[in-house]
Amino acid sequence: MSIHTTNKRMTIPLIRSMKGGEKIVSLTAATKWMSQMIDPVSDLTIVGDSLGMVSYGLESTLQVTLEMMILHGAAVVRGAKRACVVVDMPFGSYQESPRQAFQNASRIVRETGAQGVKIEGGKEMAETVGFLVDRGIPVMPHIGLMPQHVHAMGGFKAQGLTENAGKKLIEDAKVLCEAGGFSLLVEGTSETVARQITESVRIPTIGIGASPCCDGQVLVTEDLLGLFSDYTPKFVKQYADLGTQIKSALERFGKEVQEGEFPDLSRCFGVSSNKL
Ligand SMILES: Nc1nc(=O)c2c([nH]1)NC[C@@H]1CN(c3ccc(C(=O)N[C@@H](CCC(=O)O)C(=O)O)cc3)CN21
Ligand SMILES: CC(C)C(=O)C(=O)O
Ligand SMILES: [Mg+2]
Repeated sequence: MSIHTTNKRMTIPLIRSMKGGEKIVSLTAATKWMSQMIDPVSDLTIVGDSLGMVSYGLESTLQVTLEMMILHGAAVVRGAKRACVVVDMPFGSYQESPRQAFQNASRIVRETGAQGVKIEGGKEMAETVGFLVDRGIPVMPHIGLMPQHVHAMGGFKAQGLTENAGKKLIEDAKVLCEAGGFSLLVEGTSETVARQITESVRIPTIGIGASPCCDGQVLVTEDLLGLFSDYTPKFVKQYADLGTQIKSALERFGKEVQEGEFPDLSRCFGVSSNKL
């Protein structure tokens, strides 16, 4: 009942060892329920700060707090038996200094039980990555389209598309790998840049809108299930239309309540069995 060759519990070193081998399957989750649903398929479950937009209806990921990430992170860890779980550090919780990042990252791993954290940023975050990794916290750097830079980018726009910007991204990837990142999340860039990044680092790259050249792929789970439709990034493929199924089930419930068909006797207390 598994798409994987091993049912072994995924660890950070195991994810790292998948570089250039079997593709890494990664999905996001924000609740115990979703974490359980994706667990047989997901090697790496990411508690993404996109939950602020998907589950809370926020305008961007900037308003997501550390407390939100800890509560959702703990819920997702409770639902994960096989997947390795990493939690996004929210905006403002790590950019100030390596010490600030360690204080908040240590709360995340202690209070959720997750195995690592993910932070957005290029080589300016390399010192922070090294600081956390040296103190026992595995870090996944996130480069390219960084949603926490939405204002600087003027929207959620693909990155690294000019020759200079592409070179800078590849340089960022190398420096973050040298700093000790266990895997690199690459979002919203061209196939050329994604391929060069993947070829120039010794850690697996996980792509989202970053071509098939990466060592693994991630999507926001609600996007691929058709459970979220406020906006759809170009890179999303919808594998199911669960939103439509949910609406029709709820409509039937509503109609049956109005018509007095629900609940029937079998769902009522104090009814003698010979009446059923
Ligand atoms: N549900 C969800 N899925 C995601 O993938 C996601 C989030 N939320 N929230 C955080 C960020 C935001 N993301 C996004 C959101 C929109 C586009 C998008 O529509 N991009 C357009 C181009 C927009 C422009 O050029 O102005 C595209 O065509 O892909 C891309 C990434 C990715 N992340
Ligand atoms: C790219 C994905 C995994 C992410 O950062 C998020 O969902 O917040
Ligand atoms: Mg994120």
